[in-house]
Parts: sequence; structure tokens; C-alpha cells
Amino acid sequence: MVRAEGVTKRFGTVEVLKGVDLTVRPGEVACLLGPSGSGKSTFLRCINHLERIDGGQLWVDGDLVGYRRQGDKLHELKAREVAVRRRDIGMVFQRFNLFPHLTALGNVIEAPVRVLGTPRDKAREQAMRLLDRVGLTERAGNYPSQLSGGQQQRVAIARALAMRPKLMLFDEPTSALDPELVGEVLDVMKGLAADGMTMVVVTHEMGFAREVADQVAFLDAGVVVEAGTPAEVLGSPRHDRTRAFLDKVL
Ligand SMILES: Nc1ncnc2c1ncn2[C@@H]1O[C@H](COP(=O)(O)OP(=O)(O)OP(=O)(O)O)[C@@H](O)[C@H]1O
Repeated sequence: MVRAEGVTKRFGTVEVLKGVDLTVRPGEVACLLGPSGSGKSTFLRCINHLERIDGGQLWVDGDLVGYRRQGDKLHELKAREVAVRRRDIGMVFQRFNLFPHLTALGNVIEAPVRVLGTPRDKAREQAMRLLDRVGLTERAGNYPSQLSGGQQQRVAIARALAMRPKLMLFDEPTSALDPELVGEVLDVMKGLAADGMTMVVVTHEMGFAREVADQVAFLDAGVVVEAGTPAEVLGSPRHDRTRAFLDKVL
């Protein structure tokens, strides 16, 4: 589903990704760990077409990010084509980024109606099912300001799911939450994983990584220095930098 080979990314003269290699298979949950500034968000943004890579190759769902193949030639994607590819990718951010002027239901309905042209009645039915899935049926009519952080994040997940993505990206989805609200968001993510959603999750929640991840990758200074099962990477890390990081967070 995601394959990165030697992906590099520079901001100005600073090389933030220095050759990232990572493969995430369909249905797999990959947790990306690493110190602040190691490039985790940047890598997620590259997968989601929000940043352009400078080198290496990045495939999502069999397509080379940024390019369309025609015969044996590659053509750069136009903005419209990027927008179409991005429909298959759901992204959930640390700060929930809900539309403040729309209710929970309105937030979930918005993209299917506007982008996919789903009839409003059908989008509403689907949105209610999604709100039920994230445990927020009763809150459908509430505005973001009337919801807790955990509830807002669950709406954000429902909103991303409304586009029926093939891949979900999570960028520290619980970091902005009060500790007592973290569990409710992780439970929704665990449910998604159990349903077979392919997920790449940047998180500091080691319990989640240990319990749910098929693969844990440790990114340090723009390079995946080790990747493996949670037992391998969290239980017996091979790299000094991974060990030093885990000593701090575990
Ligand atoms: N748009 C940008 N322009 C310039 N520099 C950027 C930009 N985005 C990120 N950076 C820099 O790239 C480096 C990696 O940032 P990134 O947010 O990817 O790291 P991270 O591992 O997700 O960190 P954190 O855990 O703190 O969120 C940082 O030094 C950051 O300042």
C-alpha cells in the first residue's frame, strides 16, 4: 500500500528526509516513532501529496506519488489529479481541524457532498453510521466548541472515513488530548485496525504500538534506522538511537 525507497526531502538547504525506506502492506498498521524533528510528519505529508519529495521513490496503492504512468512514460500529476488521488487517503492531525461553523454531522457530511457529489440524504445516513461507529450518535448536532477534545478527534476520524479511504494517516492523534481522553480515541483506532484498515500512525503511545502495530519503524534524523515487529523494535532494539529514545519514553 505504501512503499518508500530512498525518499529524500529538503526544506531550503536542510535535508529533513535523508533516504527513507519503508513498506506498509495492505491491511497493515505501521507505527512511526522517533524524536521530535526526525521527519515523521514530513514523511506522512509526503505520502499524502502535501509535500513534494526531492529524491527516491514513493508509491501509494501502486501509484508513484506525484506521477501518472502512460505507457512507459511518467507524467507529472496536475493539481486536479492529485486531488483525486488524495480522496483515497484519510488524514487525522494532532489538532482536530474541524470546521467550527458546522456540527459534528455537518463536518462528516461536507466532503462526500461537496467532493463526491453524494446526495445529502445518503451522505447523512452514512455520516450517522460513522458517528455511531466512533460512539458519537448523541453528539451529531453539537458544534466542535461543544465537544471535548476526544470527541472532536473522533469526529475528525469519522470525517476522514466518510471519503471511504484506502489508507489512513494519523499524525500524533492523541498528543493534544488530556490524558483521560486518549483511550477513547485509541479505542476507535483499534477498531479500525481490527476492521483491516491500512494505517500509518505517528504516535508516542507505546501501548498502542505494542498492541496494535504490525510494524514499528523508528525514524531518526530523516532515516528509518530500524523497523520490525513491536516485539523486535520495542522489546530488543538493535540500534543505539532507538534504545536511547525508548529509554526516555518507556
Ligand atoms: N514547511 C517547512 N519548512 C521548513 N522546515 C520545515 C517545514 N516542515 C518541517 N520542517 C522542519 O523539518 C524538520 C522535521 O520536521 P517534522 O515535523 O517532520 O518532524 P517530526 O519528527 O514530525 O517532529 P515532531 O515530533 O516534533 O512533530 C524540523 O526540523 C522542522 O522544523
